[in-house]
Amino acid sequence: MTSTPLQDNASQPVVSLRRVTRAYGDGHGTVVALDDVTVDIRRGEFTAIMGPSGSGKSTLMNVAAGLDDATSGDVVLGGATLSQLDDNARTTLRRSQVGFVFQAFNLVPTLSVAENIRLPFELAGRRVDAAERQWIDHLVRTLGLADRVGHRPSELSGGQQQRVAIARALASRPAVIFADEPTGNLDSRSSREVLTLLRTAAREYGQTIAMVSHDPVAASYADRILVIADGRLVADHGALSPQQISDLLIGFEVGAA
Ligand SMILES: Nc1ncnc2c1ncn2[C@@H]1O[C@H](COP(=O)(O)OP(=O)(O)OP(=O)(O)O)[C@@H](O)[C@H]1O
Repeated sequence: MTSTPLQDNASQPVVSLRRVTRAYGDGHGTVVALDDVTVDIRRGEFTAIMGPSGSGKSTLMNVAAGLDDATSGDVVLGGATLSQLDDNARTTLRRSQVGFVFQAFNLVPTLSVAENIRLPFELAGRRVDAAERQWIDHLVRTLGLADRVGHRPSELSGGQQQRVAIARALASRPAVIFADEPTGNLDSRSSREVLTLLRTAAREYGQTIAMVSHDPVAASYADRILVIADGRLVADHGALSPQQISDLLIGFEVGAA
């Protein structure tokens, strides 16, 4: 290969699943939550993962993030094959490479906004350097949190809490952010704000984001739409309108019923 390292890096997927199966239980009670899934999460893209309830979306996210083990197949995250790492190495890799945003915000109630945003650095056992402090200040201002940094999460609205969670996820510039129904607890205005932030993070900061969602409007903010049905990857599209996404999903809801 004659390509430069930069080109290699840019074209390399952040997360690769190769023939990944995840089965729960054994014998007659076995549930195959992921069934032979091969997919790349591409660098700098905002990818939505959709599908009917129970289709395997959260399992895909958990396996891709190294929170859960594949039963077979390989997951490569940030260049490392997860099955070859022990628990400690995997935790270290996850802390340096992955950010999470959850439906329930998952902020620490006893910490201030500023302390919550710095938490990933604390967990990784390192101090925030000058460049990171500037980046965090920029995020806090851009996300409209500047006058809230000393507040506790309970003193914020749901939309503000989710913005803190997004700032926390972006703060360490992880290779990928996994967002699981990040607008599930928000009203439509706060949802739009959060989705716009995620899209901006991908477009302006090159942040790779994979978002699990049921909501066609939420998924319409993404660059790419993956659909999982019955544990299988059944569709892989570029950006679509909410109506196009609804039409796409109806076919699989009927198929899954
Ligand atoms: N720990 C587990 N033990 C047993 N079965 C599980 C476990 N986790 C998930 N499953 C099963 O695997 C399948 C996929 O579940 P998963 O949570 O990934 O679906 P989902 O698409 O995220 O669903 P939803 O949209 O309802 O959150 C389901 O049948 C579920 O019951």
